[in-house]
Amino acid sequence: MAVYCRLHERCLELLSGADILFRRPNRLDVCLVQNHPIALVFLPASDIPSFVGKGNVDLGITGHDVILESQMESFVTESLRLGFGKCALQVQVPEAGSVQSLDELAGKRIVTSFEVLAGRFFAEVDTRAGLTGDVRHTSIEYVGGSVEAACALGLADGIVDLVESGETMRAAGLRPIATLLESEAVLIRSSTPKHAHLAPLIDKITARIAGVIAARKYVICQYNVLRAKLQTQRRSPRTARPDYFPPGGPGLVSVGAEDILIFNLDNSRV
Ligand SMILES: Nc1ncnc2c1ncn2[C@@H]1O[C@H](COP(=O)(O)OP(=O)(O)OP(=O)(O)O)[C@@H](O)[C@H]1O
Ligand SMILES: O=P(O)(O)OC[C@H]1O[C@H](OP(=O)(O)OP(=O)(O)O)[C@H](O)[C@@H]1O
Repeated sequence: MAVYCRLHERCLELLSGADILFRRPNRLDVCLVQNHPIALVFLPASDIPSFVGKGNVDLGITGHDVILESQMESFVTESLRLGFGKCALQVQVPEAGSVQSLDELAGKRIVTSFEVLAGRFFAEVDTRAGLTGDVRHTSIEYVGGSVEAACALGLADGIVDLVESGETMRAAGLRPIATLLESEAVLIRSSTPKHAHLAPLIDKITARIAGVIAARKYVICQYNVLRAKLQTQRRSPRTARPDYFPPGGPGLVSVGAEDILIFNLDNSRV
């Protein structure tokens, strides 16, 4: 099973919640799981789709964006969305620059770490702008990191980069003008698995990880309410967190309850 580095902590929490116990030796990227016949491999996010897609690794955690960028979407199956690593791949231009729309970027210079996705996106922009045949197309140049510096350095008219909080973008004096895709971390398995006999183990680990994610979405709410209040309480409107409350809704708790206990759910071993 392969996990990526950037949201390392969240992956570790997930593995621990799924009762996958291991000790990773210093500087080693491979380790054995103590309570299952599994080896864990810590790889760069961009390598994981290909390892899993080719069947060398049976399960992986990586970003939806890197699966598309590595063009492995037909070789891997996204079994679960993991609810973290959420970000968007966006076209950004200098806030105070002359280019303020996609059409104005057609035929100009883009710098990105996502050259496949950016290439496809700008091929359509070019077509819409009539940049076909020998006319100069939008140029897409790859850089491995610090993409946001490209415009200020005079290397690009716009960039295509990931945005989570937007802090990096704003600090670089950029603003978004289009979104290519929304992404989050996903659990993947090979669409053509090499090791058929491992299917039950793969299903078991997938179900446990699904359990951790489900457990995080809910709490157990216990409370006592006077019988008289139970009868008079009107059903309250649905709230943003209907899953927190039993039939009768949160109004029953906030208006009528005397002692309220909220428990987090945990998937850990006892
Ligand atoms: N700012 C961000 N917020 C949320 N998720 C992000 C952010 N940046 C990247 N990601 C997600 O994490 C994935 C991997 O990022 P990155 O390339 O930094 O990881 P890595 O190659 O595993 O680690 P590193 O480069 O640190 O060795 C991205 O493709 C995306 O899915
Ligand atoms: O919207 P924000 O919360 O600021 O996050 C976005 C930044 O995070 C990623 O970079 P990363 O930190 O992985 O470093 P990198 O620039 O070396 O890729 C991405 O490439 C942006 O630069």
